[in-house]
Amino acid sequence: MPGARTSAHPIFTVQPREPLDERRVEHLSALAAEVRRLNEATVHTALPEEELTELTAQVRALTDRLDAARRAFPPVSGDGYTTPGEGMLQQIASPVTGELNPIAPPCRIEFLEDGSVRTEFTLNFLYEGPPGLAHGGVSAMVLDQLLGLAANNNGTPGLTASLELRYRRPTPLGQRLTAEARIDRIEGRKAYAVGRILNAEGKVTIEATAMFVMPMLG
Ligand SMILES: CCCCCCCC/C=C\CCCCCCCC(=O)SCCNC(=O)CCNC(=O)[C@H](O)C(C)(C)COP(=O)(O)OP(=O)(O)OC[C@H]1O[C@@H](n2cnc3c(N)ncnc32)[C@H](O)[C@@H]1OP(=O)(O)O
Repeated sequence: MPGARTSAHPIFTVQPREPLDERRVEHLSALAAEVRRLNEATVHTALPEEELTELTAQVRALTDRLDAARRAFPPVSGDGYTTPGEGMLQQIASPVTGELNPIAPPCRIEFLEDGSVRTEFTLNFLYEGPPGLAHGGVSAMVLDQLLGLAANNNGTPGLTASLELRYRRPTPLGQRLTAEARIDRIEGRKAYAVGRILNAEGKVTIEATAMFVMPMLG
């Protein structure tokens, strides 16, 4: 693959990822933003069935066009997975933070000077669990990612070995949520992180703790 680059970690050597320049990321992000709108409109639409049939054919045609030039793996940007801190913004196809991934809210991450990470985001009805409320698994995904980024930002990246959540209050849809995470402690290969989600009033809805371990690969 021309220009393909892999990170230092062996797992990525079998999956070469194309690094994209800023301009291309912008174009693909604009496309993903429209697909995100499409996803939501699909759930909410009350159009009559004849129109839905016509629109289905149009969407199929668009997808066929995009798929005509298909990459084997999603691309990365810049240094992809390898760079702590800012570099992690480059995981552009992540289901949580990826600007290029239409299923990502997306959560835009701030890397703070004290090493913690933070994001402000809103969940719409695509992420509904109980009526009007965020799906607990979606909140778990956001927290897993955020705590993982805190571990990575600390220079101790790893896979999630455990993730524990305490759902204290319902997490609402359609209002600004804040999530934050930081490293609590390191024990050998284990990085322990803590985090939480807060509602628009600043009340904690979910508390999370997680442990990340970098796998020993040959
Ligand atoms: C492969 C490439 C990695 C790249 C690094 C990532 C870059 C990060 C960049 C950007 C982050 C973005 C954010 C991402 C966020 C999302 C993350 C996910 O979704 S991860 C997917 C879900 N998680 C899995 O699929 C893990 C599956 N499990 C495993 O692969 C293994 O079990 C693993 C690696 C966790 C540990 O396996 P072992 O063989 O390397 O090591 P052992 O010896 O079993 O454990 C090491 C120590 O940890 C303890 N340990 C392991 N699992 C534990 C657990 N569940 N609870 C408590 N302790 C546990 C053990 O007791 C041991 O402790 P003692 O050294 O003896 O003190």
